[in-house]
Parts: sequence; C-alpha cells; structure tokens
Amino acid sequence: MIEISDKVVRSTIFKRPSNSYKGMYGRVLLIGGNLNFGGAIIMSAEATVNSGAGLTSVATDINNLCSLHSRIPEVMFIDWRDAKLVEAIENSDVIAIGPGLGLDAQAKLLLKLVKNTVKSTQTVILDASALDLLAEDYTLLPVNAKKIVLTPHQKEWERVSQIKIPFQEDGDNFAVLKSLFPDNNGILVLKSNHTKIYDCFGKVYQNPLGNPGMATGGMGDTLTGILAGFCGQFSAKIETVASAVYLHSLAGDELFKKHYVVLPTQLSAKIPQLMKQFSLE
Ligand SMILES: NC(=O)C1=CN([C@@H]2O[C@H](COP(=O)(O)OP(=O)(O)OC[C@H]3O[C@@H](n4cnc5c(N)ncnc54)[C@H](O)[C@@H]3O)[C@@H](O)[C@H]2O)[C@@H](O)CC1
Ligand SMILES: Nc1ncnc2c1ncn2[C@@H]1O[C@H](COP(=O)(O)OP(=O)(O)O)[C@@H](O)[C@H]1O
Ligand SMILES: [Mg+2]
Repeated sequence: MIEISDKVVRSTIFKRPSNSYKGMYGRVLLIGGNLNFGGAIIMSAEATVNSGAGLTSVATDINNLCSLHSRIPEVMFIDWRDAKLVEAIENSDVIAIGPGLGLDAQAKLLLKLVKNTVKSTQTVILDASALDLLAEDYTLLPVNAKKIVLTPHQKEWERVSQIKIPFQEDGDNFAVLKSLFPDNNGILVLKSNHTKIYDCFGKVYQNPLGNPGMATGGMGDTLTGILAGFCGQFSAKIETVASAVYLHSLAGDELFKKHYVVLPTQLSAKIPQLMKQFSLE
C-alpha cells in the first residue's frame, strides 16, 4: 500500500503552457440531479469547474436549469430527456454519472445510454445512484470505456460488491474489481475517513488526509466533480485519481482548521488556489 503524498500531486498537476486553450483541458459531461437531488449535480459541477476542466456540461432535470445557471454560469446545460444527450456523450472526454440521479426508470435509461454510447477513448466515473443501479444490474457497467472509476462510500460498495462492512481484506476488493473488469480498466475509490484507491493490477493507494468536518452531504458529489476535472486534464490513471482524492481532503483540512463543519461548496472554492501551489512546487 502506498500512502498518497504531495509528491503524487506534484507529478500530476503541471504548469499550463502559455498557448493553452480550453480544448486542451477536457470536455466533461456530468449526468445527475433529479427533482429532489438537484443540489448534488450542482455541487459536482462547481467542483469540476474549480478543478480546471476546459468545458463542463451538465445533463439534468429541466427543473434544475435556473439554479444551475445562476450558481455556475461557466457550465452548459442539457435537458436529460433531450435526444441531443447522445451527441453530448459522444463528444465528451469524461462522463460522470450518478450524483442525485435517483433510481427510477429515467435514471436507468440514462445509465444504459451511457453504457451503450461510450467508446474506448473515454473515461466514465460512476458515483452514488449509478452505483446502486449497478448493484441491481451489473450489465449496466460501461466496460467499453478506456477507464471506469467507481467512487462508492462504504454502503454503496457493500451493495455493489456484496462484501459486508467493514472491508478488512484488500484481496476481497481486488477480486471483485477483477470480476467486474476483465479488461483491467477499472479503478475503485473506496471512500471512508481513510479512502483507499485500487486498480486491477494490485496497486493500492491510501489517503492520509481528511477530517470529520467533511461528514456533510454533498462531499462525495464534490469529489466526483474534482475527479472528472482531473481526468479531463491529466491522464486518467490511478495517480491522477489519487491526486484528486488527496487535494479534496487537503482543501477540507484547511477549512477544518477554522470551521467546525466543512461545506462542499467552500471546499470547491479552495481548489484553484491549491492547484496553483502544486503547479509551482
Ligand atoms: N444535496 C443533494 O442533493 C444531495 C444528494 N445526494 C444524493 O442522494 C442519493 C442517495 O445517496 P446517499 O449516499 O444519501 O444514500 P445511500 O442510501 O446510498 O447511503 C446512505 C446510507 O448508507 C449508510 N452508510 C454506511 N456507511 C456509510 C459511509 N461510510 N458513508 C455514507 N453512508 C454510509 C448510511 O448510514 C445510510 O443508511 C444519491 O443520488 C446522492 O447523490 C447526496 O449526495 C447528498 C446530497
Ligand atoms: N470522517 C471523515 N474523515 C475524512 N473524510 C470524510 C469523513 N467523512 C466523510 N468524508 C469524505 O467525504 C466524502 C463523502 O462521500 P459521500 O458519502 O459519497 O457523500 P455525498 O454522497 O453526500 O456527497 C468522501 O470523500 C469521504 O472520504
Ligand atoms: Mg455519495
């Protein structure tokens, strides 16, 4: 097991060349946010924009349009019932699906659409409701993607893996990963107070940072947004995923020094400044 350190983050985040343009830093599509959980996908989107994605789009329920645009004008909106969504999936480098998605027929349809549309050049992140849908039907896993990142909290992983909490053996998690991803293209971010990240080749990173102030709804949605931003800009490998997890907790720890509770949106706002520091070190 490797403990994630500043060094991993420094090797991930690079100084941007002066001739940079938005097309170089990833087209990210986030899918989620039903009538009840619109805030979840808005928090993800805020994190994706703050973590430097070149272009961020959100496919969500039409009722979220005004709140999304008034909160984050940098983000483009797609009605998730619009047929244009297929094109949006095809044109994205990273697709993250799940925050606030829900478990109804529309949610299943969207996950199936992602599964049937993604190609071997794209990265897919599955979080929250998408993981619960996956636990009910493993054929929904978008195995054609170049990389598939699963980001369950403990309960979600229990449902997907059918291993009971507490997860004591890394070997059990590797076995499930191997069975889900015969092409070895999966990464597992098993979230907890000491999040662990596994690939299919036996590598495991552990996050030394984080704090109980982060036990706030939306904190995982925010991590998903950062992961999507990082995978869009930097290569979609385990070190990039580990860097996103580490930076999320580092931002949380900075806030926790002076705040009893760490708010996901305040954490997001800290990300650009931290990325700057790591790009200079
Ligand atoms: N503002 C919003 O709109 C929010 C919407 N959310 C959405 O709500 C939907 C349901 O997600 P939830 O995660 O609440 O529901 P889940 O039912 O998946 O998880 C909560 C349950 O898991 C148990 N649990 C055990 N270990 C846990 C651990 N380490 N961390 C978290 N829970 C643990 C809890 O006790 C609880 O019973 C998802 O679509 C999610 O994205 C949440 O992300 C919270 C914020
Ligand atoms: N006590 C804690 N210590 C460190 N990190 C925590 C703690 N509680 C929660 N977190 C972090 O917050 C996030 C919670 O994710 P999740 O449960 O999916 O939240 P949500 O679905 O509400 O957005 C994870 O990244 C987890 O590691
Ligand atoms: Mg979550």
